Amino acid sequence: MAVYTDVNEDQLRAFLAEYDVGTLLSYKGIAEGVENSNFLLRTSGGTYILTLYEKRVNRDDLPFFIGLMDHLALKGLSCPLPIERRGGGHLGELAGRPAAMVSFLDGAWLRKPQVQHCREVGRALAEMHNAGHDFAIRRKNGLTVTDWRPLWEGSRERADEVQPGLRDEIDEELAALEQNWPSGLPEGVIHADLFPDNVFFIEDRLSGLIDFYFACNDFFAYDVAICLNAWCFEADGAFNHTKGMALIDGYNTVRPLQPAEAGALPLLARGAALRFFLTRLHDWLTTPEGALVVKKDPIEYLRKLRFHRQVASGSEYGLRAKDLIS
Ligand SMILES: Nc1ncnc2c1ncn2[C@@H]1O[C@H](COP(=O)(O)OP(=O)(O)OP(=O)(O)O)[C@@H](O)[C@H]1O
Ligand SMILES: N[C@@H](CCO)C(=O)O
Repeated sequence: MAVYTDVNEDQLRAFLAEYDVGTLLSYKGIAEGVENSNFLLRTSGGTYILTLYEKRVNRDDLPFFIGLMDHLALKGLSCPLPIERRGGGHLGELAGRPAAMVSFLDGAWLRKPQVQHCREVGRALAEMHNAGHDFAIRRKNGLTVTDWRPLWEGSRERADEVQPGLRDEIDEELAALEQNWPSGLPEGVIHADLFPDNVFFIEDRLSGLIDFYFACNDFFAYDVAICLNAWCFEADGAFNHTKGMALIDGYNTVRPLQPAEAGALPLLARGAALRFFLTRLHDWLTTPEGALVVKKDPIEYLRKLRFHRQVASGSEYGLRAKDLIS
């Protein structure tokens, strides 16, 4: 569920009066998502998504997130366009929370993405990387290698409750990643959470990207690694090489990966798996039983991490020899 803050009709009408979107026809809470409260609004001017930013989103980051969607949409990327207020700016306040409205995107996310969808995601990711190059605001990645240890410290003592031996395994893994994390790779604005539920398709055509609330400045190839994890494993835990190759080929058609990026992929994929393992583990251990939020399985990401640890070369992800040679 993701309606933490209720909104009544009077509050909403007063909020909408600040925008040039016509009058309210209907609104309803959206159950999907876990971070913020989202509503689907219909007005005489169109259909919109209203987001009330909840506690986990830092208010100081909102100009980056909203400015980025605006920047990318104006560059032609299919993503939500923030709606401007009559007096300028995009951010308002509703029911005591910072709030913004964005355009509604048609399409639906895929429960079982296939090879051609992975290719489309690779292409769209590279288009986003290119479109973000002249975005003026910067945001540090709050979940990069230096942030993993404090996150781990919060769960470490209870880790063996989730799986015996986990504490030692992650201690070792984290130390290895801290020591070997790459530097100097090409960087820019990345999405950092481009999972299937954040990519819409209409039939087999990608129709849009949503949820830019983890976006930040980091290595482009780290974003590719996040997508390999999120899109290219099968339900039984096996990595699908054909999907990996399609995702990378799709990416390369727009922004060819440099050999140094290709070479770093196994390590970046391990790090990306650890990052989602750690946030899921934290939520797993701290979300009260009976909360309406669906807890995501950390062990899924532990398995991915173990897979990447034994990868000897990027060719196992579908990288071709020419991508790996400098
Ligand atoms: N612009 C949009 N157009 C259409 N539907 C949208 C749009 N933005 C959000 N949604 C819908 O709202 C849901 C939640 O949005 P979103 O993923 O941004 O929320 P969140 O609380 O930030 O979630 P998450 O837990 O994924 O970070 C989406 O799954 C989608 O159904
Ligand atoms: N995509 C994240 C959830 C929040 O964005 C995960 O699957 O762990």
